Amino acid sequence: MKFTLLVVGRTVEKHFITAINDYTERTKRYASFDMEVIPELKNTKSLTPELQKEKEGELILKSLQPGDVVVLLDEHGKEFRSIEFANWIERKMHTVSKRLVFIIGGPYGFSPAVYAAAHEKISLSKMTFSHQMIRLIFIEQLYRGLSILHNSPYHHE
Ligand SMILES: C[S@@+](CC[C@H](N)C(=O)[O-])C[C@H]1O[C@@H](n2cnc3c(N)ncnc32)[C@H](O)[C@@H]1O
Repeated sequence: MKFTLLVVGRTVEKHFITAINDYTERTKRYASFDMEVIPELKNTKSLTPELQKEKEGELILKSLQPGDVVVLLDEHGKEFRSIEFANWIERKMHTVSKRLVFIIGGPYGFSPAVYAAAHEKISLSKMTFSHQMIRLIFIEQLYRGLSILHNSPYHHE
């Protein structure tokens, strides 16, 4: 099984890029993982938030492949402790044969069509993070979950 993180728009800030690359490399020690970037829309100032979400949603849905299991990162999704998330990952590794695709929405979130295509929704906190910052937070949690499954001393509780 492969883990994919699908995001809308390039990561802009240098400090996020450095940290994301670091945690991506660490994660790859344990699992097949990549971050796919959907190019940001042009001229978004002329779009309403609803239209922007709809257009981003079309690009998100186009990037999906048959057999993908789709998990939205969404502040209204299911919350886990890190050990629970590790156990959830382990179950997915036994049940998903192709890609487990986590999706981070654009600045205004997801369109109704993307919600309709999702199998699950996961929240990383009740608070809202920027669509740029949540990438790093998610990859660190994925790395943490995999390191728990490998009995690595990274996680302490
Ligand atoms: C700025 S937020 C969008 C907020 C928007 N109000 C909404 O309801 O989705 C951009 C994206 O970051 C992700 N995100 C932000 N905070 C999150 C959280 N606490 N848990 C999971 N994902 C989050 C989601 O994928 C969201 O679509």
